[in-house]
Amino acid sequence: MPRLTPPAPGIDSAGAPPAARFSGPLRKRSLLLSIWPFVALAIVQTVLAISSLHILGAMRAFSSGESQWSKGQKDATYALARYAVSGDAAAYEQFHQGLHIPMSDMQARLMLEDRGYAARPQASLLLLQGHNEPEEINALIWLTVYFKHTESIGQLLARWRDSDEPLQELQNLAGDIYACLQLAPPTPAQKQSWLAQINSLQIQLSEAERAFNKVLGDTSRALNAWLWSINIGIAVAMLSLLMGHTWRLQRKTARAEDALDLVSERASTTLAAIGEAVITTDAAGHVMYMNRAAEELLGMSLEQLVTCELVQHMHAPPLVTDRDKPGVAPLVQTAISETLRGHEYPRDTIFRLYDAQFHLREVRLAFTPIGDHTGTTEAVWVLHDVSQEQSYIRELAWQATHDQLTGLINRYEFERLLGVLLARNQQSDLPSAGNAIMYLDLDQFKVINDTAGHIAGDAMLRAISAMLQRCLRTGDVLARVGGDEFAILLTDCAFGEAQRIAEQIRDAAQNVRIQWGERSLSAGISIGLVKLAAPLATVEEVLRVADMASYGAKQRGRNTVYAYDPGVDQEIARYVGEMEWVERIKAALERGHFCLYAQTIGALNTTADDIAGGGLHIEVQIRMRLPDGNIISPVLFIPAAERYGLMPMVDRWVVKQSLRTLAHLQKSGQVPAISCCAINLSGTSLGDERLLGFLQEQIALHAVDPGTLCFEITETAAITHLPNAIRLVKALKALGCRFSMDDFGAGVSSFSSLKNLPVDFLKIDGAIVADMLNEPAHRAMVDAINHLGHALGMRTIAEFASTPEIVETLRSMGIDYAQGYAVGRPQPFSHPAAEAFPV
Ligand SMILES: Nc1nc2c(ncn2[C@@H]2O[C@H](COP(=O)(O)OP(=O)(O)OP(=O)(O)O)[C@@H](O)[C@H]2O)c(=O)[nH]1
Repeated sequence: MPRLTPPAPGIDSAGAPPAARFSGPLRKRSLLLSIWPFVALAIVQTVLAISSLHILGAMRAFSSGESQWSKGQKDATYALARYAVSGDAAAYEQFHQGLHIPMSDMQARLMLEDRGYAARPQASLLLLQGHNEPEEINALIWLTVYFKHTESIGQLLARWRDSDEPLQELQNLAGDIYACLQLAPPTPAQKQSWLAQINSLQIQLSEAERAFNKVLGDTSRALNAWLWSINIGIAVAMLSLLMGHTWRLQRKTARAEDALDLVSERASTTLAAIGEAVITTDAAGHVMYMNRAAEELLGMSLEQLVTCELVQHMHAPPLVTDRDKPGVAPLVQTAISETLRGHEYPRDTIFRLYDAQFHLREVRLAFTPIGDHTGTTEAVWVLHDVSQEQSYIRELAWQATHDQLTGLINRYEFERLLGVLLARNQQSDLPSAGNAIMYLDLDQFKVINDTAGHIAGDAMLRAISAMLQRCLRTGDVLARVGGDEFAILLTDCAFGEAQRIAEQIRDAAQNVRIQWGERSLSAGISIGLVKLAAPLATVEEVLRVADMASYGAKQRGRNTVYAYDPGVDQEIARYVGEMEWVERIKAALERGHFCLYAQTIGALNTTADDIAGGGLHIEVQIRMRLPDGNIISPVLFIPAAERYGLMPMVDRWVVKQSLRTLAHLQKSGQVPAISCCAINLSGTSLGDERLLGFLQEQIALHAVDPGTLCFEITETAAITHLPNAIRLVKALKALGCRFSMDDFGAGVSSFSSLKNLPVDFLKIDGAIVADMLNEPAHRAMVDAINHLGHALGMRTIAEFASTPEIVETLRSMGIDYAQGYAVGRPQPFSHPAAEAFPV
């Protein structure tokens, strides 16, 4: 019989309980030990009975021999008396016949007394002639030979011996009478004398016989009494033994019963107390016992089920559900019937059970057969309810693969499914319309979060998720793969159709509106659509390209679909190239391959020069040094660093290295001294709440005069992280640091942002400055920004002042500073040792 789990404790590997482990020889030994006194007594009793019978038989032989002897002797005496009176030869003959009996007995006895058991053959013959019963002769001989020295038999033989002499004399007298009668007829006096002698001998013999009989009677009685007492003694001993033994047995049985009761009590209490449902059935599955947990699990009592076939009374599933289809957990009923028929289930199988209310329970089933040499007789089933555990496992599995907010699958699960699809595509030759992946990123979602709060943002994410589900076809896979990012796997979908779906989604996203207080919130969506085709082979490649495609959509102005067919389009390669920069940036940080350059910011009027204090005003710029010695412009790697979250690390490296170099130059007494050193801070760094602490710590560490420091921030970055930016600017300005608003004029250029951020310098975006001589509009913008800055008490700096003409024009316009090739090219700004930065 197969076993679903190891046998329960107390059941050996053969399924037999401990008691059954007593082997045959052991049991026989214990039986012998308990009955040997009875056997010994019975043997003694038997030997005694046989001996008693033998002795009594011998005594009877003596008694019947004596009567033959007495008759023979009396016949002989009577015949001799007749012969003495009549001289009748027949009487003489009768005398001899009669006397022959006691004489034979006497000779036999004499031989036995003399030679013992060796004389048995001759003695037997003589005793036969003495008319003894043939069956009793052996007993007679046995008693005479072996008991002659006992008092009773010794006396008996002595009394027998007393008759020897009168018998001999009787024989001699008979001889004398015969001789006289041969010579002459007897005289009356002679006859009288003979009769008197015969009478005297008769008297002697009778007395000897009487004495013999008395001893025989006494001996028989004594023997009887002795045998009685021996037998009674043995009977009493046997009875006592039996009683003692029975008493001991009863005590043992009582103790065993008590122990059994205790075990049974303990077992039933334990079974009642444990949470596992325990059911005992016979080999055919009829219920014999079940504990309380089993009653609760099945929703039926033992009384209802006892002797019934268990499986017929278990509840079947209420409906045919998905779980009843092949491949789902088997029903407990099925498992029980099949296990009894010899089927084996894997150890960890989870079975289904429907309780009395038809609620699904999931159980683990353990089966232990109980049997003897004839095979399995009973079976114990232990049902461990794992419903709760399974539901936790399912819940955890769900959580591990799903996004809590939208209920969609998460990035991990999406990647797994994508992997499965890619593997299937590689193995299958079946024609397919193709597959595509969509990467969707909400546009300016942060604005919703920042202006309406995270709860509104969550509501928007849920609304977008619902919209996406409506737009998809059956079988498409939708996942939330990041904060405001979704991904869709379109299987068996021609690329044209995928593009149509993407456009439809983009369109639908515009119509997703959530009412938040009085505001109606909406979000655009940028979609990167990628055809799953060669050379894209791995999950990583596909996701990277899909991400790039959505980045491409953003770059094209957001709220667009960027479709990429790897077999046809090339542009995405640019974005893929960015990824390579990520690795290089990390390596450069780790190995110290970054270096600093400084570009002079020249004062265009004396007021500005006064503010600079006659010292150098510079902007520190980062470069990457390649292993071949080439110096790489930040334009090439900063976009990648920004997109892939590396800017905080890059910024920190720049700050650390700049302060270290500045401190070094200040200590070395360099002339002219640096009066203002501008360091760029990116948008992501501005959003980092720990940046302020880092800057304060570095300024203190390098003992740099905070008044020589100027931090450059862009308008967009400042607006995106406004609260943090205001806190940072205020705290550092309190130390004496200054701030520049970088690239002003390139983005939204909100005048109100300038009011919120009390910066010291306004840097006019180089793109406007560079062609201001040819573009009157740009010149007007430069002019306007200059006036605005001055109106707000700021100094203005024009970037990209690449020619002396531009510099002169800027000076004539009243711009305070100029920065560009016409003022000064970037020069290495270095400490003797560039530092590596832990990534
Ligand atoms: N409400 C809410 N916001 C989230 C959640 N997860 C991430 N975010 C926010 O989503 C925003 C994602 O912003 P980004 O994708 O970087 O930028 P964006 O504002 O969408 O701008 P672009 O993507 O460049 O158009 C961040 O502000 C996150 O704080 C979330 O579960 N709920």
